[in-house]
Amino acid sequence: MKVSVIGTGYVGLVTGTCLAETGNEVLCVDIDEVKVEKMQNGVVPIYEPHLDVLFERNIKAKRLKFTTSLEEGLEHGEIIFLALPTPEDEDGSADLKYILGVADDIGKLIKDYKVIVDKSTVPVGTSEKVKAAISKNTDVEFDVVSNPEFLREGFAVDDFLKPERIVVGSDSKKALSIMEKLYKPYVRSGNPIITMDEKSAELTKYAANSFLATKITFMNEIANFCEKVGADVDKVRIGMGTDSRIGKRFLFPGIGYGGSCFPKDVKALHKSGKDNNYDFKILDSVIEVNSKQKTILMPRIASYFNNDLRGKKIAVWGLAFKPETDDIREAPSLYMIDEMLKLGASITAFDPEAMPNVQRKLGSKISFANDMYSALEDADALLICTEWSIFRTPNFEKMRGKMKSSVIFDGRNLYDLEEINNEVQFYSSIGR
Ligand SMILES: NC(=O)c1ccc[n+]([C@@H]2O[C@H](COP(=O)([O-])OP(=O)(O)OC[C@H]3O[C@@H](n4cnc5c(N)ncnc54)[C@H](O)[C@@H]3O)[C@@H](O)[C@H]2O)c1
Ligand SMILES: O=c1ccn([C@@H]2O[C@H](COP(=O)(O)OP(=O)(O)O[C@H]3O[C@H](CO)[C@@H](O)[C@H](O)[C@H]3O)[C@@H](O)[C@H]2O)c(=O)[nH]1
Repeated sequence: MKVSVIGTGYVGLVTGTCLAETGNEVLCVDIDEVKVEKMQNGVVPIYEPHLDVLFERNIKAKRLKFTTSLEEGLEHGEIIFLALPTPEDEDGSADLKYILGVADDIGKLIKDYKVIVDKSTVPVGTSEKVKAAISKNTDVEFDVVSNPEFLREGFAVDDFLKPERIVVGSDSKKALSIMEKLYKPYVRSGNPIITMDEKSAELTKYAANSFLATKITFMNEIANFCEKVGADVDKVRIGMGTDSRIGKRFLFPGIGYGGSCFPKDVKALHKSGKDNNYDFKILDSVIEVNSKQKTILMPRIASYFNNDLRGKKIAVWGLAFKPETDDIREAPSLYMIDEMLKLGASITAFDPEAMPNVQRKLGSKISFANDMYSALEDADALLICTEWSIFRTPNFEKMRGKMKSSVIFDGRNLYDLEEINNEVQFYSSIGR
């Protein structure tokens, strides 16, 4: 099938590449000329495991192409995916200016029937707005489909190629059957394509993300309570997670959830509630607890150094908001670095993939190391913000040899308590 994808960020590029992988002819459109030129030259602009192999293969086969022209995109695809940003607006709502701006242009450019598929995360009622924005400029027939994306960064390719479910919301039988044909190769194992109305599809996405964010937040509160009463959250986590009704996943406490989705999506659902005279009390708490959670290690670091970090060198392991990505949107590491700099610390960081993005943001405010051990050179303490696998079993002897003092503040509970206490002079983690 002929498909166009408008917006080639984490979602759009994975969508375009993975759709090409099953034989579709895909044209990706982005307004970022530098990015498009990079992609035309065969460079993947983001770090996402396994994406490079598929990207290269499909470009070679001429099934995957890139342009800055929306007009070309509209001409090429019978299915037009919108994978555009929906960032947090000042009042917490999702800013729809990218989606509605492109919808407006589509109305001016559309010449024959298209299925316009919204893959971005949007509030209930957005499909209606997209339809209105398109039809105000045209009489050509089209359908709008809500097809929220559930991929996780770091596992995006696998999540797209082997989805647990695909949600498609539309009131058009024609559009639904086109979507089912497109997605059939991805659900051969029997996982469902769940069809529903557009509004329910739009809400499914926010409900799923908010539920997962709530699960993490609940666990963060249990972790904080564990510290008050001398319990160990790791033991509690395993004790409760083995109940299949609760499940083992998304129960890991830490220094708060981040990323480009949970923070903004929870706030957007909360704001949608307000706009519709519904007070999402649970989401109020989730937002509040999460913003406190990211501050939880800071007083401990400050108090360890008597509230004065001047002349202290802090090493930071992990900058990305989670492992296996270079994405630093709403990464807890950025908050921590900012606070430590305010107290006068000098910081040397290491992250396997996210350092260029942080360097672009922070410039020379901090230093970057070539590997995890070099970051520890003369450090007074180590702060762990992201649970990259390579940090899990370090050579502690080597660490002690590099650091001025073997002090670790661990925001991700990477180490076994009994073992680590024999290895370092001070260790502080979450809820243990
Ligand atoms: N990142 C994720 O893991 C993820 C997962 C599921 C859903 N989502 C949702 O998908 C949407 C996109 O997220 P993302 O992380 O891929 O965003 P992103 O910021 O990584 O990418 C968006 C892309 O759109 C491009 N763009 C902006 N305006 C444009 C225009 N007028 N025409 C063409 N291109 C334009 C930008 O240049 C950028 O390349 C959001 O609604 C997000 O909430 C994201
Ligand atoms: O037990 C856990 C699991 C996750 N996190 C944190 O939660 C955030 C989000 O993690 P994750 O969900 O793995 O990453 P994302 O790539 O942001 O994916 C979420 O957001 C996407 C965008 O909407 C959705 O498509 C995915 O289904 C949804 O999992 C990160 O800061 C993690 O550190 C925890 O603190 N504890």
